[in-house]
Amino acid sequence: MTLEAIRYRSGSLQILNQLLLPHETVYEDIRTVQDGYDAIKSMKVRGAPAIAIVGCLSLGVELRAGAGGDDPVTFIRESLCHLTSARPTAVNMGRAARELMEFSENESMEKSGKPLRDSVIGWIEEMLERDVGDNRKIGNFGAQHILSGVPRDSVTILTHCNTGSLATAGYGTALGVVRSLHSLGRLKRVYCTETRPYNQGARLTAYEAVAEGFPATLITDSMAALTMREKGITAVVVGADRVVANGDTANKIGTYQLAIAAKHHGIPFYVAAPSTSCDLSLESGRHIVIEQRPAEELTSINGVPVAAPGIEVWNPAFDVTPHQLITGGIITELGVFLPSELQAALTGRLTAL
Ligand SMILES: CSC[C@H]1O[C@H](OP(=O)(O)O)[C@H](O)[C@@H]1O
Repeated sequence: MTLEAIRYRSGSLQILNQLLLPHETVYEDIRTVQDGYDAIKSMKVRGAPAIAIVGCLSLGVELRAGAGGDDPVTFIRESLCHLTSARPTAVNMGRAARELMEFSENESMEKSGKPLRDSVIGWIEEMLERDVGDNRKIGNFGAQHILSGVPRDSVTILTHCNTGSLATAGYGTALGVVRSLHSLGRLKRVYCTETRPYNQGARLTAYEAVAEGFPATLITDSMAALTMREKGITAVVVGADRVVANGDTANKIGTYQLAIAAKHHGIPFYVAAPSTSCDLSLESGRHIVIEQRPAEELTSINGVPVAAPGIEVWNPAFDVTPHQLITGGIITELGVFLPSELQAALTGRLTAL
């Protein structure tokens, strides 16, 4: 049973409020672009692919209600710009916005034989379907690649943050690899880090793993290196918010130190991400904008203060892992590639073996 972060049925949109998980399962209506922006900004919905999907679907829902009057193109442009500003590090929303804006400006009644609104809504729904299919390919390519190194045994995976059904359109990226390994009967265990301060691991990945019956163990972020030394980790597999041209990858804070620990222990380190999470316009990770989140997300848990009042806080939501530490490869829906092969793979000049 994959959990539904997003419910989109006959034009109505609901999101699962992930701030309340795992204790409460509450779906909230998204009727406008502003509803979508607020849900993304507050992290009621999160995960690079899910952010793009909810952002675009919120535009579709408001368009279906007639928004934009006799100038829908302006409404579409302003809405996409607003939605992209909600969270700057993940590339998916910005990419979808650029592509949808280009489509909207080039589409016309003469071309499609139907109102622009209908064409745009159709484009958004096709994006949703494509994401669903791509995620499953990521899971399968990643599982095959990891198993190719251990032909008979089951494997033990360490993962970070949440990259499953609650972060995507369904199958997941890094957790999709875990899902594929489990479905093949080859997952010995997955260790998931709690992922402070939002606790995506403890609250979301653990929730998904229990719901799906994965053999899973929750660890604190500070236990990751010891777990690599003591627990026979076969591979570390994480998601991505933005993979740039040289393979440097922005992902949830704490990913960089996992990569360093994996290198020290000789454990292959994989990034699992759809091509829509890749940004070839940036040469290296030093150009990636890192979102800074509110201090309260670190100084309190569920509204209960856990830090000394008055302490200053640094709360970057992401860090950048240099491509040299991504030793297993970058798992995409096109195949698994070394960082140095990524540009050729994404521009169609290289296909997976
Ligand atoms: C497939 S989700 C990718 C990525 O998004 C998460 O960040 P957040 O929970 O802040 O949206 C995390 O970095 C995942 O790896």
